[in-house]
Amino acid sequence: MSKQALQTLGEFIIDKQDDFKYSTGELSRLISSIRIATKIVNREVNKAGIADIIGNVGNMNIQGEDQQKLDVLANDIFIAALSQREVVCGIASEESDDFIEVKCTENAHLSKYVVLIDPLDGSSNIDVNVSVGTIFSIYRRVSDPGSPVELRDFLQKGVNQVAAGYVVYGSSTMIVYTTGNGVNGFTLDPSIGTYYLSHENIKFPTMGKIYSINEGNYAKFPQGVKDYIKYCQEEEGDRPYTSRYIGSLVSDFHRNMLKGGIYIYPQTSHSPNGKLRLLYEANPMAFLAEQAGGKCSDGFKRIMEIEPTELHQRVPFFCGSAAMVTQAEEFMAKAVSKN
Ligand SMILES: O=P(O)(O)OC[C@H]1O[C@](O)(COP(=O)(O)O)[C@@H](O)[C@@H]1O
Ligand SMILES: [Mg+2]
Ligand SMILES: [Mg+2]
Repeated sequence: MSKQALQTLGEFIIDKQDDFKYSTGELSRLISSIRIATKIVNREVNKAGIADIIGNVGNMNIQGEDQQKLDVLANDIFIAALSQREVVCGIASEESDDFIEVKCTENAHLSKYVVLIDPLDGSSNIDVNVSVGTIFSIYRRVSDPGSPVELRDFLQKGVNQVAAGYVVYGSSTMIVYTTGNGVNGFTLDPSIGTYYLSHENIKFPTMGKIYSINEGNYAKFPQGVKDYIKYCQEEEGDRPYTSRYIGSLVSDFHRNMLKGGIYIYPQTSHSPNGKLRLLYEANPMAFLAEQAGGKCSDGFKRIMEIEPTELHQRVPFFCGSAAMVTQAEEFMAKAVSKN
């Protein structure tokens, strides 16, 4: 299809505005501010090797991880973009210990949204030129507009999300998002800096042949996960499945959503809640997965039904093709019932 015929992200946002139950244009403005920020981050990621943004800044975030320079730069870029349109009253980020209140001027009553963000996902891949991403999750505040934003505005169940999405900064740059009416993907044409609708109404294949898990942690995995990995590797029927693990959640998820597959980051004997963060990694990916016909749980319970208690809490994560996640859950349940 010629580029002229392709819809731009800007046009799509406007066109779909009325599909959104609270549609007053504010969410459209919010998503537009994310669109702009992703282009700036994309520019930085593309020249990471030659610009002084490789390596860590020498301090740790609240999760005890070395902050990479690009983590901090991306965080600053998103916070600046989200704070300028008087629709966001608060931001929570992987790279900020506490939530940030966005001071609005005369239109404070308008600022109805909070945004939770993983500004740079796949940080361990930044300085080796492997695809990385950004993940975002958007809620309407529960506290009164015009009053200071509160922690409870962020600690909402995933089912309350009004929008979620991610960006892959890979061989091409794509933004993929949902506002609860299906999942659509847009590819950036870097020559003119415009996103075009390239993947309309994406659907997760119900079944796939790819499993994504860091098998280096095998010894520390729960028995159910060990049994499922063995099942994936058996020579039987359409198995063995193919093992693929990029080490950037967005990229592993994106591939599995397009081709069919499952991504698992389970609890381990060392980290009883796994590694991924509920509010700005698991919930947004779960919303997208379910909107695309996939499934997402902690091995037992639907991720989006989990009641959050802390900004940076972690959760075991089983996500992908619905039939594969159900199968993995059966292995988890069987292993637990044997104990
Ligand atoms: O190196 P590990 O333990 O397999 O973890 C890789 C996972 O951790 C993450 O890098 C965590 O995200 P951040 O890079 O945003 O901290 C995921 O993107 C990825 O899937
Ligand atoms: Mg991440
Ligand atoms: Mg990150």
